[in-house]
This record gives sequence, structure tokens and C-alpha cells, in this order.
Amino acid sequence: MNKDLSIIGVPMDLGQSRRGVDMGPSAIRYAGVEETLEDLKYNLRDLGDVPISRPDNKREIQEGNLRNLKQVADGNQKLAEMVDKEINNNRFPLVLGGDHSIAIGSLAGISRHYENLGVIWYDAHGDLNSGETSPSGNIHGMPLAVSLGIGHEKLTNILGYSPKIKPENIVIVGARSLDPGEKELIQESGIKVYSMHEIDRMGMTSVMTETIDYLKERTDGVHLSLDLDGLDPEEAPGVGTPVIGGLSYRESHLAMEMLEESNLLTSAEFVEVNPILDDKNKTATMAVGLIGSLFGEKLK
Ligand SMILES: NC(=[NH2+])NCCC[C@H](N)C(=O)O
Ligand SMILES: [Mn+2]
Ligand SMILES: [Mn+2]
Repeated sequence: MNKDLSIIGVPMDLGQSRRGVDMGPSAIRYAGVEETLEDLKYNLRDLGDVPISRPDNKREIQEGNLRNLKQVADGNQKLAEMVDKEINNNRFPLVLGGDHSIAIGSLAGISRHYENLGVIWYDAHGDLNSGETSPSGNIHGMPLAVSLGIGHEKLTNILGYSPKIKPENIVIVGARSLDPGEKELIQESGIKVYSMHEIDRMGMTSVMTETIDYLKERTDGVHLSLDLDGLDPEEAPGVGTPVIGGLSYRESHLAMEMLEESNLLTSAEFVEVNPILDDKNKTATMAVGLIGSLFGEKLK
């Protein structure tokens, strides 16, 4: 893995309706992300946080069933520019959220550097809604669709190109809550999904082996977008949209170790840590544990 690593915090909470997820980057830093990576001998730069504007009119639904559209689009534009710059400088971007709407900006900044960017979407949700299919108007339920070119042009066209990714280069891991429109999109587009059903049946080892083999063949870079709500809320309670029956910390740890061994990843983000809903910063600490494994921490 690239030893030059840049951390970018994104204190974004406007892609959903619960307060506190904007403090995610602080909680993850407080849990020791920098110490962990420095111990692993990374040449680390913490670029601080992307400035996020506050909504003019508290959490309003703007055009087309999209909450805080303008502010979410602006924040993602800034994030995309920063990510793009880090990759230009041959640095590995590690983005800390913030709600999952920030994947729009991460992918916009990353994808222009690859012909065939792969994405591993580790999440209880598909985040494949648009304004038309969303039950909530929350943009954090839409970033994967936006990156496929589906959604409001203010979001799909960040950095002036769309789509950012191809459906056949996406693998969703851990899904257990999909809205009707998302199921339809999955069926017609050829996105690969390992839901909890497949993970229960096959085990995480086979799921990750297949995922890695599949992406190795067809992509020239892979982004990991890890939503902490992919984990079970009993273990990771500090998330805004918990769904029971999720992945364990152990399974997730294993997935990170296998990704590290595969040497496939070219960027990563950890999102949806909400310290207000957490229990003694447990979820942020788990994120740091997973980041440690992803970047090569070993017991021996
Ligand atoms: N990144 C997330 N936690 N997304 C949750 C999305 C929940 C629901 N599917 C929605 O669109 O509102
Ligand atoms: Mn989720
Ligand atoms: Mn998500």
C-alpha cells in the first residue's frame, strides 16, 4: 500500500437528519487514528477538515426531495478538489466522515484518475436512492446512485463529469436494508451484492476472496467506502440509521486484513460515526481498529 497517506476530515451532517455525525472526524481522531498509522510507519499528513456550510433554513427539503441540496453539493465539491489534489501528489486519501453523502465528493475526486475504478461499499444500506425513490429525502441514502450518474445534476456533475463509476465495478457488502427503488436498480444494473444472507451462508472469508478476485480482474484502482452501520449496532451503536443483524467486529476485521493482503485499495473512507449516539466512543474506536488492520497492523 502507498505509504504516503493524507487524512481528510469531513464534518458533514446535512445529508441526513440526526445531529452529531459532524463530530465523527473528531471522534475518530480522538480514538487515535494518527498514532495508529504513525506506528505503522506511514508518512502521514492530516489536512484537517473540509469547511461545511450550515443550512440557511434548518434542514429544509430543497428542490426534488433533497434535504440541504446546496450545502451538501458545496461541501462535496470542496472535498472532491482536495481528494483530487492528494492523488495528483501520489498520496493515498483516507477520508473520515461525516455522513455518507460525502462519498459523492470522494468518488468525484478519485474516479477521474482511473479508467475503471472499483468500489467496495461496506454498508447495511445500498445508498442507491434518488430524489424520486428516497423515503427520507436524505442525501446520505443516495451517494452510490449519484456516482452512477443518477440524481440531481448539482450532485452528479461535481468536477464536471458523470458517471463516476460503472455498476459492474461495484460490490456491496453487508446489505440488509434496501428500499424498493434500490432493489430495482440493483437488478437492472448488475451491481454485485453480498447481503447478510450470502455472508451467513458463505462466510466472510469466501465473500472477500470473491470480491477481491472479481475487482482485481476488472479495475485499475479500488475505493473502500465503509459505513459503520454495516456493523451490528450492538457492537457499533454510534450510527444514525442502525439496522439489526449486522456484521461483527471480527468479521469486519477479517475483511480489512484480507483487503490489506490483496494490496488492491487506492483510497478509503470511514463514515457515519456519530459520537452523540455512541457509547464511550466505542464506534470511533472500532473504526480506528478497522483502519489499523486495513493499513497493516498485525499481532505478529
Ligand atoms: N448512509 C446511510 N446510513 N444511509 C441510510 C439510508 C436509509 C434509507 N435507505 C434512505 O434512503 O433514507
Ligand atoms: Mn448505512
Ligand atoms: Mn451508507
